[in-house]
Amino acid sequence: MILSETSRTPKTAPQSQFLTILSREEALERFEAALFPRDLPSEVVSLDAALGRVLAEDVAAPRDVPGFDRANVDGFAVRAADIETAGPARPVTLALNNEILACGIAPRIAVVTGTATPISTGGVIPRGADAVLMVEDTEPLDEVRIEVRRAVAPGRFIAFASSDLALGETFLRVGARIGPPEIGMMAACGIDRVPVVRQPSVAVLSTGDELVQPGEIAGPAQVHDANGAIVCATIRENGADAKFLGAFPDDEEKLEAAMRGALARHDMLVLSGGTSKGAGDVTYRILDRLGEPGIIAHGVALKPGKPLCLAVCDGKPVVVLPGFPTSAIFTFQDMIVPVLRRLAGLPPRSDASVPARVAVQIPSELGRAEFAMVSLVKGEDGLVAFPTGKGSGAITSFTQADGFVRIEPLADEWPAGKEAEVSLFSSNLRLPDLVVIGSHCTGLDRILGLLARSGVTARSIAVGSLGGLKAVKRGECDLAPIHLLDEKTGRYNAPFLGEGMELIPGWRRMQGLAFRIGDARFEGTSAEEALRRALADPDCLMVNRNAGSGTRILLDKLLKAARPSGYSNQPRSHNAVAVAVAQHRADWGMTIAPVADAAGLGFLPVAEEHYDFAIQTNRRDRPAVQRFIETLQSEAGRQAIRRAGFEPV
Ligand SMILES: Nc1nc2c(c(=O)[nH]1)N[C@H]1C(S)=C(S)[C@@H](COP(=O)(O)OP(=O)(O)OC[C@H]3O[C@@H](n4cnc5c(N)ncnc54)[C@H](O)[C@@H]3O)O[C@H]1N2
Ligand code: MOO
Repeated sequence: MILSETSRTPKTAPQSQFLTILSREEALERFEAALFPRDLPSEVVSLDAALGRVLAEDVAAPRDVPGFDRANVDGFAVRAADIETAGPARPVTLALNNEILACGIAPRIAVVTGTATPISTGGVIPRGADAVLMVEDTEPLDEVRIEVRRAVAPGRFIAFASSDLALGETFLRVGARIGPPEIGMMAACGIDRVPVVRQPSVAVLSTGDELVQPGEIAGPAQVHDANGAIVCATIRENGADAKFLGAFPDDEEKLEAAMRGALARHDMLVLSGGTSKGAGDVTYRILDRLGEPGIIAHGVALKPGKPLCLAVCDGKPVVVLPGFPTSAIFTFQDMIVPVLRRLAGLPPRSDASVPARVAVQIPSELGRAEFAMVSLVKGEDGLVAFPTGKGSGAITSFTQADGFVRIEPLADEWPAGKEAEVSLFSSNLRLPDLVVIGSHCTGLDRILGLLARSGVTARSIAVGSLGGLKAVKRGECDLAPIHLLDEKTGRYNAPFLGEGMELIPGWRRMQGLAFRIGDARFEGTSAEEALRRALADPDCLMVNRNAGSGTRILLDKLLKAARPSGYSNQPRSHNAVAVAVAQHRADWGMTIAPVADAAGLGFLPVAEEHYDFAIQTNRRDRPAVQRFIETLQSEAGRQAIRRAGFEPV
């Protein structure tokens, strides 16, 4: 949370420590013990409103289905014995009874020996008949007689009363989630009122002075509230009703009033933010005043999710999720969803897992069970898992993951290449058609967007050019976008290809110096002159790039031995450079033209960089790769790249 002038806390303010750090299992056990067993309240809803709800009672058929013996084909109701001897050479003649049994007609005339009654599919079998003869197996002789050229077995083409559902038969059990099939069964036996578990009503609120809602403009130092939306969506997906109350500033009095109001009106309360030991973290202090027994766990040996706080206030669960979005949603899925599902009467979600080799080493904190989010791709011999982790503060760590690998508290890493059991977030894992691993570029997004419209799904994992090359070599991806300058030859990309690899030409990106428009040191001059002036001015602060990036290689070439102020500030992307300059945290940096443009910065061109795709030749014929190349080279593809600010080759 941010500290405003008025809320700035003196350095000496006491910061309370976590009460006791519990293991994940113990925290969950205590939480569940305080909540269960309990009776789940129920209500009756109309069949129309029952979709997705959970049955509160068994449902038995109030009548037989079908309610009468029914014809399964169009034809004639007959006595099988009458036509026992019928065959193509020895037809049997039957007299037609004077009624036609269309659907919905109750029969009046019995079928006696030697007769037949015309009947439609779904018609009621008349007294005396014991089989139905298909119309195709008969010939009309005249208006009142038919000739039969085929025998039928007794019972043929009859659906007997109650063969589908018998009166009194329990056909749905308590706890079943009502989907279209369940609705169909109830409708078929005439039920229109359904006893269901009352959906728990869960109030959700976010805390933090810095939060604004999606749709609102985030000012400097403000962030959009991601937790509120994702928590509400997850609640709704798990059988409960979510009511979002908004984001609250860290004001103890207002927050307490909101929490009390929420607990009076709802069955459960979920907050996020303000649970670790920052001076502004007030939520958990309020919790102990809200009802018995109060806080049950505050601090769990779990990563992400250490500051999770679980409480029960007069029978109602209250959860304070960590503020970091990936921590919030992961702990919610892992520890709160099981409880929520029990409250909603739903069975636990079925946990699916798959074995996969972990591509790169994942460092882990000792002492906490660590859940590393991974995304899965198909390797040469089985699935390969790539960590998506950009830290708990990043929402994409979670949202781009297919599942997670658990690293035990006593391990300080998951070694590269080691096989893991990946717990999946969804039971139907859908692997992408095309996997792209390497350096990211907004031009690539455009091409993948065009591909998606033509039905090819792609996954792009940003690990930098060198990481991409390694992934291509290991057969973990189809394409590696790279932009690497070979200093010896002055050539881009080709010198870095290994055995059996080739390059698909991509586009050119103009690298240059970005500065704030109006800065006289840079405005209206060349890149060389601007650089000279920047180096001559001790107050001129630069922003660098991470070692190994193509941009850094260029910068180091330009700077030679110079190490200007700001050199050690080394963010990992073009955008981070532009943002640092735009927000006055630096005065200049090197980035690509469209990024400088989008940030409203001035730009002095330095060099054109080649952005190409490394590929193993033996993957070139894969249909998805072919489609990628076609799209890249198509007129639409070239236009899209130009629109993104790049020059196709
Ligand atoms: N000195 C220590 N600092 C921290 C510790 C620690 O043990 N010692 N724990 C870290 C861990 S682990 C986590 S997780 C975070 C969680 O902190 P809080 O739960 O108190 O969350 P905040 O401080 O309110 O916010 C953290 C971060 O998340 C952003 N945030 C908050 N709410 C939302 C939201 N609804 N949507 C999007 N983003 C949100 C907030 O702006 C902050 O950037 O604490 C570490 N610190
Ligand atoms: O628990 Mo925090 O969630 O490690 O990032």
